[in-house]
Amino acid sequence: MSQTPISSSISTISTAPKRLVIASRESRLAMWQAEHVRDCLKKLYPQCDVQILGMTTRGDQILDKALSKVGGKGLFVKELETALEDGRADLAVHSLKDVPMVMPEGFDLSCVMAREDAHDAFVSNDYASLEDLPKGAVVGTSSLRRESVLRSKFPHLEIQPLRGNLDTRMGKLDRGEYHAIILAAAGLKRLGLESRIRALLPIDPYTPAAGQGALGIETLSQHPNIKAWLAPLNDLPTLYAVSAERMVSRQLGGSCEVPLAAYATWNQDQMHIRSFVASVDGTSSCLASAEGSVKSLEDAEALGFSVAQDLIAQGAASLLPHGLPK
Ligand SMILES: NCc1[nH]cc(CCC(=O)O)c1CC(=O)O
Repeated sequence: MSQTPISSSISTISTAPKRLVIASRESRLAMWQAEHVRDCLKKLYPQCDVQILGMTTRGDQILDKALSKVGGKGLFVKELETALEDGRADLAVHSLKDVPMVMPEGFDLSCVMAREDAHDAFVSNDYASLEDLPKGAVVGTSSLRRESVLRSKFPHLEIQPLRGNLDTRMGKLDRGEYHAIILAAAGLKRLGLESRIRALLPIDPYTPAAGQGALGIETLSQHPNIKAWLAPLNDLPTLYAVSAERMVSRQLGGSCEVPLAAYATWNQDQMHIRSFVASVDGTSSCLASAEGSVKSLEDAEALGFSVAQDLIAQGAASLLPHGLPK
């Protein structure tokens, strides 16, 4: 994995950090991610005391309701932002997929770390693949994006909501509440559950959500040194890819209320990006992809922007519950 600094223009750091506090949700996946960042920071700054501040967010408390009804994925990050504001923590680690496309005033996405497997995964105790599922089989997912593709490809399956953290979701599968479930491969791999994956779903048509599999580190915009300290943890290919994906999503007002997928790869200055917007029932969709030379963050965002314009030209706005963002 290459760990390339985000920018060589960052001024030299006069002092290494003495103490850093990482704010994290308390789910096993969030803690794994925070510990991963802590280990990377300890390697970079052996003298630094790196602590993790575990927090229960409102998003974790209201998993029984449709999150979109009570404020969306942002609920997973707000408490962590309060800890940054109060100075109780210096950085917050998030699954980038859960980070709002527009950062709130005063906060920055200061670091994007190397991406884990971005695929969605098929998990089942009885079936090897989606194709093997019989008519009426119950498939669990709470992602409208996954639901939309499943309904269009397999109208004979029954899609049911599936909420809770990863262990909760696996428990529901193992208790027989579902014949199969769809989850991000990244989370399963991080928690040592890779052996439960029966099949990785191909990017076409199961395009991941913007940022899926990547870790983002959020900080106060005004923190004096944190960006320079985190710079060595940035992964340039991931940063370019997710910046393009997030640009598509931002232009379309992406939220968990709309089936929206965006996935990009970047290597040797070439970026490929694919995105769709669809109806939840899977009957209509707009799909766009683009390929181009990308040599900077601006290039990456420009390619994402062009894909968003392509989708809008195809009529994507009619698939968005609130139309295009102002
Ligand atoms: N929406 C919840 C969420 N946020 C991040 C991950 C998994 C890890 C990742 O994508 O980085 C998951 C679970 C899932 O989608 O199955």
